[in-house]
Order: sequence, then C-alpha cells, then structure tokens
Amino acid sequence: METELPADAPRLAAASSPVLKVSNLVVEHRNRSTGEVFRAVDDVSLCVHAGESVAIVGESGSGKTTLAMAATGLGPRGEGDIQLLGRSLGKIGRKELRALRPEVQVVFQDPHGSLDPRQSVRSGLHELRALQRERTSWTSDEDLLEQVRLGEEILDRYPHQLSGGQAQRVCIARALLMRPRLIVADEPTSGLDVSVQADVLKLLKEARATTGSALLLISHDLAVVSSVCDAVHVMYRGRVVESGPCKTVFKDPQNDYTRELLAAMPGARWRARR
Ligand SMILES: Nc1ncnc2c1ncn2[C@@H]1O[C@H](COP(=O)(O)OP(=O)(O)OP(=O)(O)O)[C@@H](O)[C@H]1O
Repeated sequence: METELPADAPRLAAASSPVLKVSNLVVEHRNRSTGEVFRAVDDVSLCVHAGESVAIVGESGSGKTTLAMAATGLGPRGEGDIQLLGRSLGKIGRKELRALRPEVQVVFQDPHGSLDPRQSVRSGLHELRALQRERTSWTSDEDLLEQVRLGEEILDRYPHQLSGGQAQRVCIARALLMRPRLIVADEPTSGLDVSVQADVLKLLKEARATTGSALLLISHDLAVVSSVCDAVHVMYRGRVVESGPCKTVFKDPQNDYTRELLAAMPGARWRARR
C-alpha cells in the first residue's frame, strides 16, 4: 500500500535540509609576492540549516572570507562540494546559479563601498525591485526602512549623506528586500562606530527572526559571535580547528588556538556563560 505524503511535504523537506552544505572544500590562492600557491581554505566542511545562525571566527588571514565567498558561489569555488539550497554549485549552469543568487544576500564590512555613490537610497531600491518584481513586492520602501529603524527621509539621500551605521542599515534593508534564505554578513560591524555596532547586530538578529533566513556571520570578534550565533566554526590557517554550539566552544574550548582567541577577548567567555 502506498503511503500518502502530507500536502506540505516538499516544504517540510526543504526546511529540514541545509541551506548551505560545504563538504571538504579546498580553495587555493597564489601569493602575490612570492607566486607560491597556498591553501587559503583547507578541507573545510560545514552546514547551515534554515533559521540557524552560524559563525566563522578566526584571526585576519585565516580564510574566513575566502570560505564564505566560495560557499556562496561569489568567489573562486575550489575543490570539494558546495550545496546551496540543495543544488551542487559545481553541477549547475550559469542560469541556475543566477536564479539562486537572490536567495543569498551578502552584507559586507564597508557599507559605503557596497552602495553605488551615484544612486539615492530610493533609486537603489527601485533598481532591485525592477530586477526581482515578484520577490520584492512584499513590502513598501517606507516599511522596509522602518524594519531597519530608518526614517523615510533617508530615501532621498545618497550614500555620502549617510553615516556608517545608517549606510549599513540600508545594506541590511537591501538584503532583506530579497527575502533571502541565507544572509552572509562579513564583519558587518567592524567598520562602524562602537556606539552603533550593537544596534546593527540587533537588527541582523531581528532580521533573521522575521524573515526566517539563516545567517552566516564572519567575524574575528568573539563577543559579537556569542551575542548573535548558535554555532561557531573556529578557523586557523585555512582549517576549521574547532566547531560546536557557541556556549560549549566558548565555555570549554578544546583547541589551543580557540583558547588563545578567547584569552584575547575576555568578554566573550563571560557572555557565553550568561
Ligand atoms: N584573491 C586573492 N589572491 C591571493 N591571495 C588572497 C586572495 N584573497 C585572499 N588571499 C589571501 O588568502 C588568505 C586568506 O584570506 P581571507 O581574506 O580569506 O582571510 P580572512 O580570515 O577573511 O581575513 P580578514 O579577517 O583579514 O578579512 C590571506 O593570506 C589572504 O592574503
């Protein structure tokens, strides 16, 4: 006898399968001064599920950005398998990759560098809407800005007329407009004034809760990570040396390098205990 599947079976299956699954990823770069090829990402595997918030931490140069860009199909893909929303990036064509693009939105460190200086906030949003009419019709510009706690007077401003915090909120709003399944935030607060960093992080957390998107947060700041993420992967020289729930890793680190990172950020361990 055939068992009948519930009507929402495909949706349930999609929700439980990972948004991003990286298996044994290796990405090489060529050292610009010596010409030598080295592994910026060395045999890394990780998973991000729907609604989950996962951090990649490590010192500068440990390979965090290279990993995130490869994993989202925005940088050199290297070797290994990357599955985005169940599609293997190595096996799909350009057209399918283009169709997946809106599902992954990246918020970069430098908000002013991410915005077109010749476009007002309104015309930037208009351009995104024109590219993805159906996907972006769920909200008005005014309501979207309200979600990132910006007033509608911002709509007619150009990037140079925005503070760093405002510009980063605009970048988050642009990402939210697409209703992505995954938001990748690469050091989203490190270029900002300390006074607005907490606000921007709170926004990212809220955005995740309201849209249900997963978050992959890249940071060298363990305090930031412990306040936003469920799970963490610690990278050192291209390799993931420790992974686990933030609370466990920060409270009881097993790896010497994680201990060193924590020692450099005494606040993080305290926060993890709360
Ligand atoms: N396009 C590139 N060509 C050559 N080398 C690169 C390239 N991009 C990154 N690298 C090198 O690869 C290594 C990893 O860089 P990556 O930016 O991924 O590290 P990161 O952990 O994100 O660092 P940061 O926190 O400073 O952004 C570094 O040694 C970097 O200099």
